[in-house]
Amino acid sequence: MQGGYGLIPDAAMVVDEAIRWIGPATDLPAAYRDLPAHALQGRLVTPALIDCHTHIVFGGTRAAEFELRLQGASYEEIARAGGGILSTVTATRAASLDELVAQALPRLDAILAQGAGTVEVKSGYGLTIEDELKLLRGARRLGTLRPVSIITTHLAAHAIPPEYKGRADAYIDEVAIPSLTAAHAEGLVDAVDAFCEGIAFTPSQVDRLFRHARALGLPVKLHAEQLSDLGGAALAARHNALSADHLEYLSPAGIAAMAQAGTVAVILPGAFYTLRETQAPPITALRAAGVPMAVATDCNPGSSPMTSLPLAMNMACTLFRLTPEEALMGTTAHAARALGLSDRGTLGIGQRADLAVWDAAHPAELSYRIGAEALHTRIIGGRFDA
Ligand SMILES: O=C(O)CC[C@@H]1NC(=O)NC1=O
Ligand SMILES: [Fe+3]
Repeated sequence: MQGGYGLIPDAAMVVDEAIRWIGPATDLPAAYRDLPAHALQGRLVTPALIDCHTHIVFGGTRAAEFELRLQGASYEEIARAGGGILSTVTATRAASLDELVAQALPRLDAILAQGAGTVEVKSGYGLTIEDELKLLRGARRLGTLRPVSIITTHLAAHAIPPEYKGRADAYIDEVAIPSLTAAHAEGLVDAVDAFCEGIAFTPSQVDRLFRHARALGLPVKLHAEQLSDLGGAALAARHNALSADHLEYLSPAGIAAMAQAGTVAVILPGAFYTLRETQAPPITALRAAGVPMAVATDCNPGSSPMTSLPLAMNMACTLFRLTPEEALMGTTAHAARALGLSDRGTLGIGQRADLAVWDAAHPAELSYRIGAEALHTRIIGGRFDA
């Protein structure tokens, strides 16, 4: 599959770790004709999917909170009462690195089983220097245990822990920034994120953290305009952010700033659906402004306990009116861009040979079928997934 839906019927590909040739099988150059071949029986082949926004390393579960919300408590009420993210923080602090990795592996395996070859993993449930390092070490270890590329994101600025209640500035100075410095020194950080929201951090607190990240040479991304408009997307764009994520309450000024900066809009329908949000991200305006849109699971225990990118694609189409082609671009080429990766996400020559082979007759099926198990096999770095 080339470009948007640039489908190539009866195609052949030549790969080692990268894609070396792609085109109609009848045009296969003679030099390649004696290579060992794998017949895919005419199945659809796309780039392996990329989940550009997950929180899969955490302890505990939030099933009880799910029941509270069904009885009418709002996400914000639960958070302000010390539940929500902070209840996961308690369980995460109590868990060892080995326990966190063991608990994250089934979530990673579920995402891979639905066609992913690259997964971004955020910290953000430790909220102390040592516990944030523990989460990022766990994320890095996941990449050694499965055929997957793990991209790590420091998200200490996810919530204000009880010991810093009412002292968010001190938390940024005493935990978020020092943990970032230490994690960077240990090679644990690929990008830096924050939650810019009334129940989390202000734009000025995020700005201080982002200035530190940029001084370390790290790219940034931001949970922005999820529950209200604090101007987070425009702040992210001012820092040339890779992406701004959620964006339900994104303003025209935020859209213009993102378009100008080339910041990707990461659309997270799982959180919108779980929180029964009513304000959809401004997809039509993002499309008109030429802002690239990515789609991700936002897999996390509170607002998006989901591990299926195809389901996220279906939700993005059904709830937000993305086209199936936009949804597939959103979990391949645009997701790669949201992670600052240029070596994957398309079937171009020289791209990583990270491929997904589907039991599907047309790419639109990947968004159309709700919760289908459509993956036939993954090919990661040119090797068939065992
Ligand atoms: O509820 C959680 O555990 C995380 C929620 C998640 N984090 C964030 O910044 N926004 C979200 O929806
Ligand atoms: Fe998130």
